[in-house]
Amino acid sequence: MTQAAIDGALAAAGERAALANRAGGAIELTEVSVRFGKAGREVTALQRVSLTIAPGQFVAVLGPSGCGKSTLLNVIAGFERPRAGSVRVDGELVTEPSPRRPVVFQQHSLFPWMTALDNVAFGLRMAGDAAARERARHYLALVGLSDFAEHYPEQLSGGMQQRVGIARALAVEPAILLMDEPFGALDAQTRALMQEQLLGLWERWRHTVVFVTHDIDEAIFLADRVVVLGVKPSGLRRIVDVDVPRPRSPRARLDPTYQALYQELFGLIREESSKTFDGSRAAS
Ligand SMILES: Nc1ncnc2c1ncn2[C@@H]1O[C@H](COP(=O)(O)OP(=O)(O)OP(=O)(O)O)[C@@H](O)[C@H]1O
Repeated sequence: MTQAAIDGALAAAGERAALANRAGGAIELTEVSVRFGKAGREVTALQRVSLTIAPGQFVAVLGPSGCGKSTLLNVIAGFERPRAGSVRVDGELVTEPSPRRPVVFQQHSLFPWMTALDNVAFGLRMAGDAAARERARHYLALVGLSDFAEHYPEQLSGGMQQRVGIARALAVEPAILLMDEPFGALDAQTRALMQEQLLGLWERWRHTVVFVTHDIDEAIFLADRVVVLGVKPSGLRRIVDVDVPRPRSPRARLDPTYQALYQELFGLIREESSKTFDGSRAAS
C-alpha cells in the first residue's frame, strides 16, 4: 500500500471515528463494588468506586498487583457485574459485553488458524460488513503490517501479534477502547514504539481509552488522567490530571511536570504496594 493510500485510509477512518465519537464514549461508574467468592471467604476487588470519563479521554489505571485494575476494566467491558453500584456508557447501563467496547489483552488473543488479515476482518464480518477484508487492510496498514497480511500469528513476533490485536479492535471503529496491560509482555524497545504508535492513532481519532498498566511511566506518557487504585481498603486512591503538553514525544519525559508527577505517583504506588507486601508476609 502506498503512503497516499494509507493517508486516504486514515482520513476516511478518521472521519468515521470522529462520527463514532460524536455518538458517544462517555463512561460513568457510580459507587461500584465488586466482590468475589462466597460469604465468609469473600475478596473485595473494588469498593465503592465512582469515576466519570468524558468522551475522547485517555485514562490510565494504575495500582499495585491485586488492587482491582482488571476488575475495573472488566466491569466497563461488561464481563463482570458489580455487586453494588452501576456502570453506564453513554447513559446506558452496562449489562453485557459489546463490540462497541473491544478489549485488548496482554496476551494477544488471535485466532491461530487465521491470517493477520482475517483476524482483523473477523469482527467486521460478524457485524455484516461486506467490505470487511478491504477495511481490515486499512487497519493493518495503520499498525504498519501491510506486508504481513497473509502471515499466521505463529509467524509474527509478540509485538506484531499485539499490533494485529490493536488493529482488530480499532477496525470496528469503537467509541471506547479498553486495554489491559496490552504492552506488558513486550521488550522495552518494542513497548516504547507501541506506546508512541498508540498515541499517534489516538491523537487522530480520540476514542475514549481506558488503559490498565503497572507502569507509572507508561501511564503518564499516554494519559490525560491517571486513576490510582489501592488495597486495604481496596478502591480509588487518587485521580491525577496529566498536564504534560500534547502531542507527546519521548522527550515529554524531560518535562518538569512529568517528573514531578512521576515522583508523586511513585510514592503513592510504593505505599500501596508495601501494604500487600506486609500482608503477604503476615499471612505466610
Ligand atoms: N474471578 C475471580 N475470582 C476470585 N477472585 C478474583 C477473581 N478475579 C479477581 N479476583 C481477585 O480480586 C482482586 C483484584 O483482582 P484484579 O485482577 O482486578 O487485580 P489487578 O490489579 O488487575 O492485579 P494484577 O495487577 O496482578 O493483574 C484480587 O485479589 C484477585 O485475586
